Parts: sequence; structure tokens; C-alpha cells
Amino acid sequence: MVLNPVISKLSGKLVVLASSSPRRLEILRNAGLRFEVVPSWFKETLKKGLFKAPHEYAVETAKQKALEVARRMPIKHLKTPDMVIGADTIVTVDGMILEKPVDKQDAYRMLSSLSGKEHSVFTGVAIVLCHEKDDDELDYQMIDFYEETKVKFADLSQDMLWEYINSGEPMDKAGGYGIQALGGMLVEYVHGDFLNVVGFPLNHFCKQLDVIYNHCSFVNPETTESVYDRHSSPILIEQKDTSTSIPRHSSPSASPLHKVCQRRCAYKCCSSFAKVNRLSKQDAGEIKLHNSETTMLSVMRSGDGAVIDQTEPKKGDLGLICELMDGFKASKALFTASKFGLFDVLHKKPGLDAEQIAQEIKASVKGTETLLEACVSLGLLKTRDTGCPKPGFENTDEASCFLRSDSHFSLHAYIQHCNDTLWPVFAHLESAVREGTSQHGKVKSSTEICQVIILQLRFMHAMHSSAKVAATAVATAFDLSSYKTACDVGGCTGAIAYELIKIHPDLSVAVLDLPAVVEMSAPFQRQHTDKRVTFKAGDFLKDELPKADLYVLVRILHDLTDEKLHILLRRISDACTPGCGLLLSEIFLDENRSGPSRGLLQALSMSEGKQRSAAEYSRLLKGHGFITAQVKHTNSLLDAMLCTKA
Ligand SMILES: C[S@@+](CC[C@H](N)C(=O)[O-])C[C@H]1O[C@@H](n2cnc3c(N)ncnc32)[C@H](O)[C@@H]1O
Repeated sequence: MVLNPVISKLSGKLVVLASSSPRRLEILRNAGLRFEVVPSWFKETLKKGLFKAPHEYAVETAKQKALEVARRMPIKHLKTPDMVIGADTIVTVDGMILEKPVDKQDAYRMLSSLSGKEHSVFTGVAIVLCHEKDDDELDYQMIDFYEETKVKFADLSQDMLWEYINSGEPMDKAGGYGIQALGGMLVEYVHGDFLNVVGFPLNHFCKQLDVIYNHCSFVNPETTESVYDRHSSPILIEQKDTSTSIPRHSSPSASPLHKVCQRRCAYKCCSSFAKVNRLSKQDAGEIKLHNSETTMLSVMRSGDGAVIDQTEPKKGDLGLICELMDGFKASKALFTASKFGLFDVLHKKPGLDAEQIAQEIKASVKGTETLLEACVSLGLLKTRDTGCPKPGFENTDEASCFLRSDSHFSLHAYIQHCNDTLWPVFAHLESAVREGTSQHGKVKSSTEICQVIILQLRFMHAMHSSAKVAATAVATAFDLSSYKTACDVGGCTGAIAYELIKIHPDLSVAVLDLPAVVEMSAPFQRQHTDKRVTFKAGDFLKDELPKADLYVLVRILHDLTDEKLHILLRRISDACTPGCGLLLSEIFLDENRSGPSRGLLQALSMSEGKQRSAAEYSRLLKGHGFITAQVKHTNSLLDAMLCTKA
């Protein structure tokens, strides 16, 4: 029986669900919808930090999942669907996005963060309406929305959590629980659409179908329109031309480097299934496939006619290798554009063409043109139609936020540090691996005093800029209201300290760093007048530590030898009375040390120390009398852990 008459509008249409979730299947099937199932190959690797709100991440993932299938089907399955439905469900708690747990420990981490608290479940949904064009290109229109449901968990004991985890239920579910089965026992209340928590907001979906089929006349592939849901909210319908190589507007959804690789490979390696698998994710419109590849499809027909595509890549993923091979080119393009001040020029004068930009940055027109095109392909710049034959250029949102030298979250100085200091060090990576030593000494060109000062200042600028980007995540990771005095050990320019006092009005922070650093840190404090941050020159391995009830260690421990690390921790421990806190912030490796790449790549250029997982840090600190109270994997540059002196 079809409960919602709108569903019947879809009869006779080829509707595709770009998801293999049995729960979504069941919800839609129970609603009377006839559809095929073609699970999306889109890997859920969007950078969460690029999204202002969690639901935007879920919606973008849903869009990419649906689009990947919409683009693949005419090529691979030789049929164009009328509608592709994509969905992505996430759980958010304390500012963290929880997806599916990767292992039991991860499930435990997720479920214990939900215990006794209210959290939100967001499902982003994308509806792609497809239109086949004569030239085999795909035109489509996109409708997307999301639904939020609040769920409160009861207080859960460790035994209960492990019993639930060992049932196996959490593993394929966002947030690590399934509300429709055993997980329902963990739940105290649900505010909102229950089915949204299960995996698909059926009610909202039907309302959208109602708008599409009963209240709109937008289905015109030749135009781009905005239509409005009568009930209130505006629905933006995007129409895109997949034949366009350069994205018209920046989207955080696709790794810019990905796009470069996709384009580069598109005309070189279409005969490989594996390559095509990767390439077809976002730019399938550019790729022409051999029909023989469709023989790799294995299609299962289920009882009610749904077709389940079980295609899996049979070989390795060449797109990944291309991405890695070209990674250094992309980094260097970013460093060069940054060094030339390209993003500053385009901030002041958006819309300049290549020739005008070349003049501004005092570089050749040919070289500038090439760099500009590379930056567009990387998602750092976008083109602007000026009405002239030559396009104008402007910054993408990412470039405006992070790459201008004068923006609040500018990473300009850190990027220069990567270019001037880390890049040469990485050129010696072979020796570093062979010898097991840091190569920093090999690349220091001069030990003249002024050179040392310049290098030191450059390093401080780099630390300052990246600390400013990470500071909010670190300062807001935990409730620090019980602490009144803090000491930021190795606090450099005070970027973290100033953020801490901004978030915690009762806190004052003493920044301890080497005398040369403290001496040179004055220019970084000019805009700060707050006397709650003070600076103390000293060596944290020898000199007396300022008295505090919270010690802060941001990006310090990973860089110390075991010997120095234990000296420092012993000294901090000695300075602490029971109840004192220790706020540690580092990149925490996954427990199986398989990621994140940022941490593992950083290790390749580290002088003395090593990268660790949260559990490893926790054990280290336990050895010095600190009990780990909370761990937070942030979506920012650094993770955080709060410990208490026992
Ligand atoms: C990687 S930076 C981190 C700076 C800052 N905590 C941040 O995350 O932005 C390491 C800092 O530790 C300081 N440092 C290194 N050895 C030190 C020592 N023995 N005594 C005091 N400070 C030291 C350095 O000068 C530098 O500012």
C-alpha cells in the first residue's frame, strides 16, 4: 500500500538508491517505492573541518554519493536513471562528528562519548533528477535537505557498553548504535523523526517529492532555477554541466588534488577498471569507457525486483597512486602562489586576468597563467567571467580564509615554513630513512647569528599561524572552568594562551618558553592588551616551572626524545598537587597507527621524538601520576586530552 500519494508519481520512473544500507532500503520499500539499488563508490573522506556545520557535511556527502551513481550509471550500466537518491547519516556530540566505528575500540570511544548525554542525528539527503542529453552528457538537477533528531542516551556502564559492542551491532552504524534493534535499549528519549535516526527521514523526503512533483514546474534542463517549498523553506536546485572541466564554484566536497589527477588520468588510463573506478567518482563525464568493462558487473536481483550492484574494484586504485605522485607538485604550487602573494593580490583586486596578475606579482605572463590554472584545478582559485576573452581570477572561500596573509586564520606563515624549512628537509628523506636521523642539520645553510634569528622568527611565525587555526578547538575541547591559573609550557608566541583566556574568563596563563623566543615574541602580542597572559623566559627542562593548577602542553611531547620527555613530565608532575590538570594537545595517531597521514608524514621530518596515539600518551602520563579524564579527536589541526593529577 502506498501511503503517500507522491510516491505513486514515481511509478514507471527509474529510481535508484545510491546506498546499500539495509535500513534505508527497508524504509523506502515499506513506503511503497520501487527502486534499484546501486551502492555509491564515493568514499566518505570529505574534510569535516571545511564545513561550518555538521549537517552541511552530511548533505555534501549525500550529494557526492548520489552524483557518483548518477554519473556512473549511463556509462557503466548503459541506462540513465530518472532519479538518484543519496543519503548520509551522522551523529554529532560535543562538536564531534561520529560516523561508523572502524573497530571495537572506536565503537567504545563513540558510545562512551554518548553516554548520559543528548546528541543529534543528522541525515543529509540528496535527490538528483537526471536528464540525458544527445551527446551522452548528463544534465541533472539537485535537491538536497537534512533532518535533525535529538536522542538522549541513558548513563551506560562499561560492562553494558562492551556487551553491546560485542553483540556486533554497532559496527556498520553511524555513532555506533542502531536504534531499531538492541541499541534501542540505550535510549532514554527521541525528539524528532525516529526514522531519521534509523537512517532515512521518510516524512521530509515525501514532502520534498510533493514540492517537486506537485508544486513545481522547474524540470527544465535548460535553465537553473530556485524554487520554493510552499511550506516555507527555500530549496535550491542546482543544475550543473558535467562537461565542464573546471569547477564553477568551489566545493569542499572533492579533494582538489583528486580533480587534478582525475583530469590528468582521464585520457591516459581509461582501459583500467581500477582507474576508472576512482576517476569516475566526480568527473565521470570526462571519461569514455569500454563497454567490455560492464562485464565486471555482477548484478543480483532481489525478491522484489531491486537490482543490487555488487561491483567492487578488482585491482588496486590507480587514482590514489596518481594523487600521491602528484602530491608534491600540488604542495609546491600552493607554496609558490603563497610566496608570490597571489591570494593577497586577488583579495585586494578580485577579477584580475592573468596578465594583470603577472604584473602585480612581478612574474612572467606565461608562468603566471600556468600557476593560475593549476591553482584553479586545486580549488584555491576560481575563474570569473569578465565578458572579455580572458577570464578573471578570484580566491575560493578556502583561500580567503586560510591563504591571505592578513586573514585571522592565515596559514601563510606556516606555508612559508613548509616551503623554506620542511621542503628542503624532505628532499633528504632517503638519507633520513637510511640513517634514521633528522636531516635538519643538512639544510641549515648558515650558522651566522642573523640567519639563526631569521630562522627562529620564521619558525615562530609558522607556529603562531597554525596555533591560531588550532586554538579554538584546543581551548574549547573541555570544560576548564575549575582552573584559575595555567602554564603553557613551550607556549611560544602565546597564541594558545590568548585563546584560552578568551574562552575561559577566570583563567590567567603564564607562557613559558626559551629566553630567545620570549624576547622575540613581542610583535605577536601587539594586538593583545589583556594582562592575564604573562611571559616567562626559561628552560622547561631545567628552570622552575611557574605555579599553576593547569599545565598546557601543545605540540611539545612529540618532538622530545624519551629522556627529555620523561624529565619534563616528571617536573610537571612534581609541580602539580592532586587535582591539578594537564591539557595535552597533539595529533593523535589511530590506535593501529594507520593514520592520520598528517601525523605520520610529520614524523618523517621530526628531529628527535615520535608520534603517538591517545592511548600511548595516556600510558605515558599515567606513569607520571596523571589519569586521563577525557580525549577529544577534533576536526582541527590538533587533538586534545585532559588529564588530572591523581
Ligand atoms: C613546536 S613549538 C610549539 C609551540 C606552541 N606550544 C604551539 O603549539 O604553538 C615548541 C615550542 O617549545 C619551545 N621549547 C623547546 N624547548 C624548550 C625548552 N627546553 N624550554 C622551554 N621552551 C622550549 C620552543 O621554543 C617552541 O616555542
